[in-house]
Amino acid sequence: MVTIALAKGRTADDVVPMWRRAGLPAPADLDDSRALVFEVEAPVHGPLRFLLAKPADVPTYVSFGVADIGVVGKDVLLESGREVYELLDLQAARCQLCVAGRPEERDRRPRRVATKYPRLADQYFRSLGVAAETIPLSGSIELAAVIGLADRIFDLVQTGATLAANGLVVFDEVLDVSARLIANRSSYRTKRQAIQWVTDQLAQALTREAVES
Ligand SMILES: Nc1ncnc2c1ncn2[C@@H]1O[C@H](COP(=O)(O)OP(=O)(O)OP(=O)(O)O)[C@@H](O)[C@H]1O
Ligand SMILES: O=P(O)(O)OC[C@H]1O[C@H](OP(=O)(O)OP(=O)(O)O)[C@H](O)[C@@H]1O
Repeated sequence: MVTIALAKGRTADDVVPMWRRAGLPAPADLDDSRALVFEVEAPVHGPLRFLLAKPADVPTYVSFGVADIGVVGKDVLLESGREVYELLDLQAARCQLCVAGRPEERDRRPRRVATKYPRLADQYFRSLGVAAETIPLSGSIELAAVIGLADRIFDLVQTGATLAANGLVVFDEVLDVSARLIANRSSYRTKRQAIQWVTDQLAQALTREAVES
């Protein structure tokens, strides 16, 4: 049995169709059930068990080994600091981690940074030699810049629509984000064949789709 921790929401929405296109078995009711644990039979490799987890918890499930593999955004993976193997860039659920703010703040020194990624924001501003205070928030990060809680936000941008709707602009692009396939270090040894099969199927699907497009 291989257990997969899958980040609910945008990541699962993008990766589950890809998983199916790769010929990997996925539960039929994964998309429209309130259940959090699902099991399907896989040929040769035995059952696959899916755990639907909050994105920030996926690296935790995988690093503790209650899930053998996981699918989660690179943003969440880096912020977690968890020691897991990163097996594959799934090139799905893509966006960018950016520094943004009100246009008039662009040339002023950063003092307060609102973010869901306090660890990455600290690292980033320290690397620039800037001693800014990080203000952790849970969501709607743009609000902090609009209302003046912070002079910078450190957040994800995809279409740019949320920034534009709130009169904010990108100051710096910090990281290209996409969903990653990760593995628990010891599962990678003990369940090598099954994990390699999943990785290969996904990698082949990515190559096929890149050629077709
Ligand atoms: N426009 C986007 N906004 C936010 N996340 C995105 C976007 N595009 C892709 N992603 C990816 O999806 C993940 C977040 O998914 P989603 O927005 O469904 O969860 P969330 O609601 O932020 O999670 P939580 O419930 O833990 O706050 C991010 O970690 C990132 O890797
Ligand atoms: O560039 P865009 O396409 O507008 O996407 C970016 C927005 O989407 C995310 O927020 P989300 O919808 O997850 O809400 P939240 O901030 O409340 O978590 C992200 O934090 C930005 O606010």
